[in-house]
Formats: sequence, structure tokens, C-alpha cells
Amino acid sequence: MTTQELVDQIWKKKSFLCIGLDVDLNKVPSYLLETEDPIFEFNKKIIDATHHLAVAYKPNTAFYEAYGLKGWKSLEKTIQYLNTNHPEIFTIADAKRGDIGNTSAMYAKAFFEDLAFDSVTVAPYMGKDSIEPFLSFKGKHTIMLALTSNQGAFDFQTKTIGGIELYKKVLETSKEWQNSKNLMYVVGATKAEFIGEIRKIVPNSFLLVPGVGAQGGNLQDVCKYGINDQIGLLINSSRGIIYASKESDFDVVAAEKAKELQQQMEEILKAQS
Ligand SMILES: O=c1ccn([C@@H]2O[C@H](COP(=O)(O)O)[C@@H](O)[C@H]2O)c(=O)[nH]1
Repeated sequence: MTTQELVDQIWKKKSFLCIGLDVDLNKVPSYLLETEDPIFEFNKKIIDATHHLAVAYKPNTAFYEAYGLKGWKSLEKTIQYLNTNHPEIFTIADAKRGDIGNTSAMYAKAFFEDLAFDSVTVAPYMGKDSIEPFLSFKGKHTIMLALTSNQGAFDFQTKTIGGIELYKKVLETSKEWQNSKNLMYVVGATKAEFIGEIRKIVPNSFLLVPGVGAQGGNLQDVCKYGINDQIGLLINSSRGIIYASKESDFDVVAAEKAKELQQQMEEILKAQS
């Protein structure tokens, strides 16, 4: 999917919501555990109930890898379900990959070619040659960690090295890389006070913003300085939506929670247009 197609979807659905599909079998209703593939059945119900309210879905691969081969199969079925039934949806494999070049090339092939995700998250720590293999995929997007939502972000990312905070260095350096038009960045909603500074460095890039909902981040705070001409934001909520009910009405309640966020986004878009 091109960036313009994503922007068009945002305006069409009046939403820049990304729903995180972080399936934990300890949190799904017990009747699903009797089905052949509870993870996929859970995702299918969430997608069916919420696809009109969201422009993106983000399975975090850890929640699938934790269940071994069966979990990977559920991930594959989920992305196939999305690509077949909702090709207008932007898909994100939250895998936080990155390694020496030839290994990164294999990660990129796995997520972009085999699984056919639109995007994958990567960690910047190993530098340019670890990210370039992802960036070389035409029509695909690489979403690099910039300033993460967790407390540990202050251990390294905000530290000043050579006169500049590390997260700023990551943004400034990576925006000069070849095919950097395929780059987006992860910025935690819990770090909203940094977004103005981030926008000065990458005014035009899309930001994937996790941390609204369970982690306490605030949508309005993020949007205040985060929105750009193309909207430029994908706001993720995972637990706050998919586990809003742990009973058999989980899909209905997930849709209600997604609708609450979508309506706030609609108001923000109205003020923007
Ligand atoms: O800085 C980051 C990067 C990634 N994440 C991931 O996003 C979701 C958030 O889930 P919630 O349940 O809405 O808190 C999850 O997959 C994280 O691994 C993040 O939170 N922060």
C-alpha cells in the first residue's frame, strides 16, 4: 500500500486508528479455546467487528511466536484474512527486527514477501546496513523505533551523545538514507511532550504511536503537535480494545471502544480540514 492510499483511507474512514492484535490465550473467552485455532478465531471476530473503524491492524509477533508453530500459523491466517477481505487495511508486523545485512534481507523477505505485510517494525541499533534491506522493498514500509513508550526509553534513547539526544540522532541520520520515503517511526504516546521536537526533524513522516489505552497515553496530547498535512499518525491501542471484555461479547465491546477512539479522531480531523 502506498502512503497516499493510507492517507485516503484515513479521510474516508475518518480514523487513524490501528488496532493491536496481541492475543493472549489466558485472556480470551473459554469457548474459543475449544476451537481448532483460538488465536485466529479471536482475531477474525475482532476484525469483523472493527474493520470499519480502523485503518490498520498490528499483530505483535511475540504473541504468536510464544505459541510455536501453531502461533505462526495463526499469524499467517490472520494476515491472509486481512489481505483477502480488507485489502484497504494497512498491516503492521510488530516484530522489531534488524540484524547484519544478509540476515535483515531474510527478515524482510519473511514479512514482506511470504506473509505479505505492508510494513514491519525494526530496531535502529545496528545501523544503516541492518535497515537498508527492508527499505529496498517497493510499496512496503519500515517502521523504526525512535522514542518508545516504555520507561526504559530514558535509559538510552533520551541520553545526549555528541551533543544530541540519541532518538534525535536516529531520526536525523535515518532520514538521509536511500529510500527513506519508505520509513515511518515509532513514538510512544506516553512521550507526547517530545512530539513537537520530533516533528521538527521529520515533519512529513508517518508516526506509529502505541501507548494509548492500557499504557495511559492521551490521544489529544499526541495530536496537538503530531498531526501534519497528511495526518501522519497511526494511533495504536491493543489491550484497551481487544480485552475491554473478556466474555463472549468481547467483539461487541471491542467495537464500542474502537468507536470511542474513532469518534475522537473524527473530531480532530474535522478541525484539521
Ligand atoms: O514503544 C513501543 C513500541 C511498541 N509497542 C507495542 O505496541 C503495543 C501496545 O499495546 P497496548 O496493549 O495498547 O499497550 C504492544 O504490542 C507493544 O509491544 C509499545 O507499546 N511501545
